[in-house]
Amino acid sequence: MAERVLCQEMATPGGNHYRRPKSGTGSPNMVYANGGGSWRAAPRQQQRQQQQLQHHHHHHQKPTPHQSYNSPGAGGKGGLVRQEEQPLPDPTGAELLGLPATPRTIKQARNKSEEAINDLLVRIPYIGQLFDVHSRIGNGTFSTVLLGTLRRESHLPDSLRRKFAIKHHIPTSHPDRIMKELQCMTKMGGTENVVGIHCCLRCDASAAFVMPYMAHDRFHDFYTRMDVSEIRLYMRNLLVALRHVHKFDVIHRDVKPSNFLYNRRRREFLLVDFGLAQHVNPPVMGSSGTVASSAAYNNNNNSKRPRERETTEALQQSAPADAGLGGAVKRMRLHEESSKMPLKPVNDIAQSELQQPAVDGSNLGQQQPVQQQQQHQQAQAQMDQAASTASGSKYNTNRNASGAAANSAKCFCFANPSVCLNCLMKKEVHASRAGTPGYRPPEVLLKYPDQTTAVDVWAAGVIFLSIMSSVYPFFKAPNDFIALAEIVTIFGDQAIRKTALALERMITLSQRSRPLNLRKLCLRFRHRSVFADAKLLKSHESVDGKCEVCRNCDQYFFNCLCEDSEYLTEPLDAYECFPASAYDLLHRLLEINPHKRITADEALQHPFFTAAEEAEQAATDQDQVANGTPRKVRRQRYHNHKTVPATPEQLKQQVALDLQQSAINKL
Ligand SMILES: Nc1ncnc2c1ncn2[C@@H]1O[C@H](COP(=O)(O)OP(=O)(O)OP(=O)(O)O)[C@@H](O)[C@H]1O
Repeated sequence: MAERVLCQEMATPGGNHYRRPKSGTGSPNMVYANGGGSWRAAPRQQQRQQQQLQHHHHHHQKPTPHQSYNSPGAGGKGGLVRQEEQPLPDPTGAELLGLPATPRTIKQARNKSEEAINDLLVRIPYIGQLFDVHSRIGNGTFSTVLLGTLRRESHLPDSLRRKFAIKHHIPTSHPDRIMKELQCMTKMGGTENVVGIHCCLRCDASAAFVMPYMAHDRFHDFYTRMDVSEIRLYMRNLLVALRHVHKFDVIHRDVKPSNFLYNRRRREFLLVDFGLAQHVNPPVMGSSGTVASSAAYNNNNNSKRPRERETTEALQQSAPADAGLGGAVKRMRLHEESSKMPLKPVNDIAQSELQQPAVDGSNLGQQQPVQQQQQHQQAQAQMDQAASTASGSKYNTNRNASGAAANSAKCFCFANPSVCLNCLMKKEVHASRAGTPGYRPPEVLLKYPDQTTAVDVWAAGVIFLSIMSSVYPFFKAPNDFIALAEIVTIFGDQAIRKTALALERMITLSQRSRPLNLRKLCLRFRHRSVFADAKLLKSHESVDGKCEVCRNCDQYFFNCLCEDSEYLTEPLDAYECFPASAYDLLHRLLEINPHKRITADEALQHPFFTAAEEAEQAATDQDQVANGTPRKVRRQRYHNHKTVPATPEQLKQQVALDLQQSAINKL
């Protein structure tokens, strides 16, 4: 069963939520909570962003000498590290209400930074002999990243001292994991926007990577501010990094804004964090001598990390007292918890299958509480997985001979309270789900085992979608099933069904849902203050104060987002700010079927990039010949031309022409 999760409310910039429809019955399976949270949350994030910006400006105006080195954390802001580079703690309620940060907040951040520095220097004392460690610059699930400068350069002025990002791995990180990350960086890093490594220092169970430091801006601070040419630059550089990584048959697996650093002023980019990286199609263990080399890339523990991440969050909420211990206790508990967590016995799933009145979801027409629906959906999805394993070799892609023999054996599970012997002999399907929620592609959510570099391309598409729609994070589901439901809501059930079939996975959806139009979605969300305006609603209300709602997208009819809308909707053309090729690229990056998804290399040849390059080139050529209109003005004209509003038909035609033109140019 796929729950419909597109948010029904769109918030106004002032933070007032768009009013729920007064009339028109939404889908009975509609989920208002969580599923649409990310979309709804955007204005609050903007508000928060403004707060932080004010905060930044405040500090910009009052830099104190040496503060950047000596006052780490939110308060430390001097010439060396810009405020954006020192992530502030999440704003408090007071900050959200527009009140200045209390000294306690700054003190807390400083304490955390100091704790992180001490922890590093105690665990790896040699670091202290080589480096001055100034502040904490990043904090991830498996590491703390600190800013360091060489001691032997301490006599130099700040501006001449080289800066390093020192990534201190948590001591409980598996050595294989650290080794794998290290190998990725040494083999691929240092070029094409991919982070390199200077050295790795280890002392007992602790390890730290010393990497070149790159000052960067926070995604929150720029994703709504970029114009088309900057978006193009950003996406191009992201794809350049991915193309490079993918050349090595490596999937990064954790592509997200916080792992793709961007320095706006210097126009520099850096892809970091290979902690989840994985080699595509690792050879079967024990079959050849190549195993050892590729095993270094192959993260066997991959599937643990996201679960651990979720557990971390839960622990952070449940045990705030641990916060003062620098996370060490928390992390240890984390490992205890995860090792104790039992797997759900397949019998339970079979039981729950028996308890379901109808497997095809035909009984789900009546209204159910949201939570019940979610549980039902999860149970059904689990059932589907059990069924997929039980129903034979089709869904089991294990490749060894005995596995194959077991896979072809007949299954006797049906209507029995236990799993049959043949199924017990089958090998489990291992499909990694490593990655950050919100960036997992359909193939990961469908638990497809043969994942490829297309995983990263989807994540790049999600970033592009966030930028184009001004909604970050775009997807924010509490679990993989809701995540899949979010994708179904946007791309329609047919696309997912087809892909599931192509990937030999089974998915059961209780209802149909038509795809939404990505252009409408981006422009509507981008200009939400306009389309969520109460006056606009008023103008469309009937005399009795009611307004029809589209049953597919659950938006008021005049804001319908459906690809094939039957309503006369508010015109969007006046708000168009992207060329047609941008939407086309977005579609290709977010292709549901991983086998059809564009590659990073192909994406770089897309007209969204090439047409602009050609136009630039043409402008340069003309500059050399003519001395009439200045180049800047002409470039502006080009951009204006590219943003002329067009109908969907025109958009398609334009993309086709762009593609044709670039093919001709290549000849
Ligand atoms: N070379 C670098 N230069 C500057 N900042 C960096 C660098 N590498 C990492 N950082 C900062 O540290 C943060 C965390 O780094 P990284 O993603 O490698 O750690 P992690 O523990 O794997 O994090 P996560 O679990 O969030 O993925 C980054 O988001 C970035 O802000």
